Amino acid sequence: MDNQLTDWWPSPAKLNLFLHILGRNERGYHLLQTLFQMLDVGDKLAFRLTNDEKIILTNPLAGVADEDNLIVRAARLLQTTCKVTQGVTITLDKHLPMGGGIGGGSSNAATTLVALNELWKCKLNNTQLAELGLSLGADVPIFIHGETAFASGVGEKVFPVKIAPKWYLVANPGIHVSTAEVFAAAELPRNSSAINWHDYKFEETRNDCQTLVTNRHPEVAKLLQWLVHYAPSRMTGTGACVFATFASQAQAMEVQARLPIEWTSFIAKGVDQSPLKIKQQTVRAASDM
Ligand SMILES: C[C@](O)(CO)[C@H](O)COP(=O)(O)OP(=O)(O)OC[C@H]1O[C@@H](n2ccc(N)nc2=O)[C@H](O)[C@@H]1O
Ligand SMILES: Nc1ncnc2c1ncn2[C@@H]1O[C@H](COP(=O)(O)OP(=O)(O)OP(=O)(O)O)[C@@H](O)[C@H]1O
Repeated sequence: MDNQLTDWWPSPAKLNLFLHILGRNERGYHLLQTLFQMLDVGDKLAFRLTNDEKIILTNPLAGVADEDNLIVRAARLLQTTCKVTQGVTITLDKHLPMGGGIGGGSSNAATTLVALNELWKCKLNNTQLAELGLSLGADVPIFIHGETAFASGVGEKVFPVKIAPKWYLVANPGIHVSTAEVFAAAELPRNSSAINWHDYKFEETRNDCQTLVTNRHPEVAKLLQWLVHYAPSRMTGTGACVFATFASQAQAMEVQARLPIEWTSFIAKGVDQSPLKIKQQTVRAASDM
């Protein structure tokens, strides 16, 4: 008999508050320094365990074949690794723009791994889950650890940090920027000097992908020029989304109310621990009782 649908598992967004490119490794992957800021908003996923081995997504994403969807790939990877004989039917409540630099696909993969590890009783720890996740995407481990963190290497060396709480207006210029295309560009600067996390100041850092992306995509440049007039603003990841930083929710809402209707946006609070990490802790505490 099939089990019931579980409750919703959060799949939050992230911002890269800065992104410096220091060089490349022997496999051509970029060596970065970045500050991953976890946000309190994102997508949601629900899981219903089944007694066959099928992995089914009830609401496929437009333009993404199910076998390419990071949710299905994450579920299958865990099922194979842990020799799980059950299957699962997954429902996705999607809010985050795709290809926005806010980690939507990577976060969906991380939530799938964390949730099914509990529901299928695989008993992997977060380090093991993060190792599995890295084979799906560079940003998956950070969402599994679920903490605002300074990261280096190709993004896999993670050091949790606490930074002053801020509110962010995240705006979407309505275009999709390919991460692979940005990293393949000849004109991308790749020679930033390493900084010490303790010396971090927003205004002394940058996103090394921003000039390239704004040159290629005038929509991103236009949005940034508009936002920077109101608050310190920057592109996240390899784009296309842009964020503006505020001390309060009210200030963020005031600017959002003026945002021209051609751009969609959301407001989020920066958090030290992601909603996924809190959910995992809650579920584990309940199962220990
Ligand atoms: C730039 C960031 O968005 C920062 O958060 C991420 O590191 C990108 O992570 P992601 O979207 O999960 O990227 P992946 O799907 O792993 O990689 C997409 C492509 O980007 C390039 N890539 C990615 C990460 C990295 N550190 N160096 C790279 O050169 C590779 O060509 C890779 O084929
Ligand atoms: N569940 C998923 N959600 C979103 N995109 C997915 C998913 N599965 C596969 N993809 C593919 O991944 C691509 C990148 O989507 P994603 O939202 O992760 O980009 P991003 O926000 O730029 O990521 P990052 O910040 O990690 O670079 C999409 O264009 C889509 O083709």
